[in-house]
Amino acid sequence: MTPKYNITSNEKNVLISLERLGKASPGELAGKAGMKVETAMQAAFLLEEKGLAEVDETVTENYELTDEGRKYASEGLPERMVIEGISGPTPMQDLKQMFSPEVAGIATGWLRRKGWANIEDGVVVPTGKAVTGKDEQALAKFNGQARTPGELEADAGTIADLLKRKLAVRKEDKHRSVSITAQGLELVASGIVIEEEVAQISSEMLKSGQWKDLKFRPYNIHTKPKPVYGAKSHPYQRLIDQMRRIFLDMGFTEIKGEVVQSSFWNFDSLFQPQDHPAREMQDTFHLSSTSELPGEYKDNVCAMHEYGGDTDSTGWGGTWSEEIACRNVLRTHTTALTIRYLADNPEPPVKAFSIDRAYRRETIDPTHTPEFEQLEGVVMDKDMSFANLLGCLKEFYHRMGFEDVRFRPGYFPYTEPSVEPEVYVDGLGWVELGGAGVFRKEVTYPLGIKYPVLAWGLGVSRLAMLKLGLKDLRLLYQSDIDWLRRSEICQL
Ligand SMILES: N[C@@H](Cc1ccccc1)C(=O)O
Repeated sequence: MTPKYNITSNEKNVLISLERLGKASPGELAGKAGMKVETAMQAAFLLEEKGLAEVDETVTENYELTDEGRKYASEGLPERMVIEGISGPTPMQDLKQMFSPEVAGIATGWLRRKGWANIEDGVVVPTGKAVTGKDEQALAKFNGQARTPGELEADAGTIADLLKRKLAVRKEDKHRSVSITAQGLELVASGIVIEEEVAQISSEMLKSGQWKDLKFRPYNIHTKPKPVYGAKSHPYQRLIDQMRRIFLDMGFTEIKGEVVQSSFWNFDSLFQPQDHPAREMQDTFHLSSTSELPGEYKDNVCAMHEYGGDTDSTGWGGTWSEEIACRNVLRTHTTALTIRYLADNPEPPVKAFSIDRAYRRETIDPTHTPEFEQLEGVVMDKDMSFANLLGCLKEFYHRMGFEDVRFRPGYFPYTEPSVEPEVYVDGLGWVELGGAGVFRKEVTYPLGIKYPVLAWGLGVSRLAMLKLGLKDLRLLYQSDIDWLRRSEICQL
């Protein structure tokens, strides 16, 4: 009788081996069939799909002692060492000296919980009831090996206690076994012949004409291939590249600059007063190094801060300190880069942007990290106006896929007027995304810039969270492998 099954030679081989072995582990099966374990198991799974074999998986739960658990298994639990080491009420202070402060600390909590002692005014008073607990019995049974709950004779509560105290860890052992089914036995009994099957045709076979006599392995289009996780850009990097592309497409030049900046470029050139709260230690990473101040601008900036220079501005008043201005900081915004670029390129037109990292002393939480990216940009030209600024930002957000954009009035020491752009996101409402404005003359005049400058500094990670649907910013930097695998390869 011709078998009605379409099976490969590997499957036949495994089936025949199984018929002889009955039930076998993957290793035994592979040995008998003379195959690699993976090949034998692949065949076994195919046989299982056809109802000719069965693959069983059993999981046994095991527990193993941790280093701490092993230590206590041989020396005794801290509470046991303490209760046996004292003969009557003992002050905590003495316990810390008799044992280590660590052992004394762990022990007292457990002595009280187990009812072996009471703590009265800092004195440990034994109750006289220190019988061997189930945890101690279980600990003694490990004997350096992985054990099942049965071997430990331990109930779920005792095991949970050992896990909670980090004295033991849970392990799972998976065992597979393969057996032949009644249908499989029937097929073997009907006599199957192992024929060589060809899975891949070679040019030799074609040239010699040998292919005509060969038996080819049927192609199974129903088997699922293993997922392939192709190499791809990090989703955050992909968005950063997209933002960069948008500004390049709009005719902007990208600028790069140092992470370490003098306070002069980070704050003073931007007309931030020297006693501005943003400069405080708790907000800014200050470095112990200093930078030389640019001779051509320093006096102008000083005059502007102190009394407004030769403009009608009053400045901030007081004395401007060179010593404060030379102190280096990790740039708190990328505006330090664009202002310096403008000072070096005062001739219009200028359209420049930077997408790079900035640093602030933030407490890490789902929406704050001390390092984050900003998308900074400036446009300087003869007749630039506030309306051009709003148009430019709107265009950028539209290209990023946000239809509704609006601007709220804002405040920055270096711009007037100032705005905070917001985009509308379904389910979240209006989300604020950074700052923008037209540079004040207090900023442009000392640097010799004669034309209006539109400027903005946008939050990149916030935008990325919205685009990637994340609730926690930290995910962008943690690169969880499952998240990376699930993320799209390219923009849809
Ligand atoms: N530097 C501002 C953003 C900004 C840049 C340029 C002009 C106005 C505002 C910030 O970090 O929040």
